[in-house]
Amino acid sequence: MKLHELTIKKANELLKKKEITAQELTEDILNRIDECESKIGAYVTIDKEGALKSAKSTDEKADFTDPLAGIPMSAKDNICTKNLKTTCCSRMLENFVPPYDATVISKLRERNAIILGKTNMDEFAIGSSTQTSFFHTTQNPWDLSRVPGGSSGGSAAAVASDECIYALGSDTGGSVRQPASYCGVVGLKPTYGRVSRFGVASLAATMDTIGPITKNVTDCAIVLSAIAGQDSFDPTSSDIPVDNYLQKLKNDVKGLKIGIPKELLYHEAVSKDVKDAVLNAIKVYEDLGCICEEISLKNAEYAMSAYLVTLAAEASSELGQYDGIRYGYRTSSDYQDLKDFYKKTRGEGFGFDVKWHIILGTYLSDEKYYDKYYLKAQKIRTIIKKDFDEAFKKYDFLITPTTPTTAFKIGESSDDPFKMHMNDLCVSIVNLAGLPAISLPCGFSKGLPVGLQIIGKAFDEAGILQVAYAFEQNNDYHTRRIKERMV
Ligand SMILES: NC(=O)C[C@H](N)C(=O)O
Repeated sequence: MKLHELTIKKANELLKKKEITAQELTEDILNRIDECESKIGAYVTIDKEGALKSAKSTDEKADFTDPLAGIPMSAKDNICTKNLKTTCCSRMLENFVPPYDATVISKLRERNAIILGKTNMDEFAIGSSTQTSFFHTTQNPWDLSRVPGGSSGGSAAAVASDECIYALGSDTGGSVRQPASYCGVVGLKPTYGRVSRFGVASLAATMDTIGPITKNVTDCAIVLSAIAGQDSFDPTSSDIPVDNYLQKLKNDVKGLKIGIPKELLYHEAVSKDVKDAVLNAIKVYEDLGCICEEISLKNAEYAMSAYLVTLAAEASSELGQYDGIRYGYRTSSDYQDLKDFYKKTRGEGFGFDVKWHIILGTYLSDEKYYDKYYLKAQKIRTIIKKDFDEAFKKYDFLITPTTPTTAFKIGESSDDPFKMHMNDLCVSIVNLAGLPAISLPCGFSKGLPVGLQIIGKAFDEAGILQVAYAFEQNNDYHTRRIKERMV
């Protein structure tokens, strides 16, 4: 096995036994990046020098008892990294270099993680294909004519092509799980408040979460353990103690009750191949001794509209800070007054999809329409949460497809933001409810990976990891990329 193909766990074993050094591992992955990037385009910034320097110092000081010491990783470009460009893949922040690290990054640095660079994303994390990046489109390693998903598409593509050992992404309406699904890797969206959001560019403050994208479930447990926990810099982070996720990974799921929301599995947007792969996964759980039953999330049909209204209204407010005065892009053309300056700066600095959401969100948040739209969306949100609460009285976990289809062709649906959101049909409903969910590979359709979503009770990340682990032990879907991808 080549070094870049290693998982966190395997690489750590070799580092501990001194069979490899962090420098050798980092150099090998940097070579892999050189080999892949012209075809994949997962990165927007590669910090060769910084990565090699921290690998060298890690070799000198670390004993590798920490599983993340010396492991090369990448972070989505909306996660602030001190002295390393963080652009949100927007012209608005094209040259922004943060003076501080996001909490998730400081936590990883404390463990001597090696930061390779920053990954491509949809501009300001709005989108599901990584095509709206100001810089370039990322290609799906399984089929270069297809999108990797989004908005954390660069992170998922980098993991799937072994251009890093693991990555971080953000998930406001599916942006970790959907690209993980399209790229055949594992992605976890934690419970809202489980992982600090400090230093991550906010998109929709009541739904934003940060999560790991990894090659398998064990690695996901390792990364989550490192980034979870309360943070005094993020008042919405929770003080509920962090579980020992790794210790709880067991193959035994006998007797667990799993609900299958029929409104999602049998939704007309879900393709036959995806449905069949999920039904097969359910069969695996039944064979493992789980009790699987179809259930109803009665108000699921309202979730997409409530999500979209919440996203647009909150994004329009968050993105108001980019006015060209304090930092970021400012127009170089002449302007008549302040209003004209804002208009030109924001008109030139933001791309189409971001402007589409800002205009929609500003309208929805207007005093005249607030009750009719934003408030109503929040009421729907409460009803949807209650539906989940009801389901979790009887069931331990819920299972759905992660996405209705496999990865689509580059260029498809890119002119219609609403159509694009339909990719997030099964995932954004989970952000409305604030619950944890994981996506892991559960099969293939015409050579492209299909993802299975497991949703858990609030703060039961340990549970969803365990259920995902049990499934993973029974197939080789998570390792097939090494033989079957195009690069
Ligand atoms: N960042 C996200 O999760 C956004 C989501 N993919 C959307 O476009 O709505």
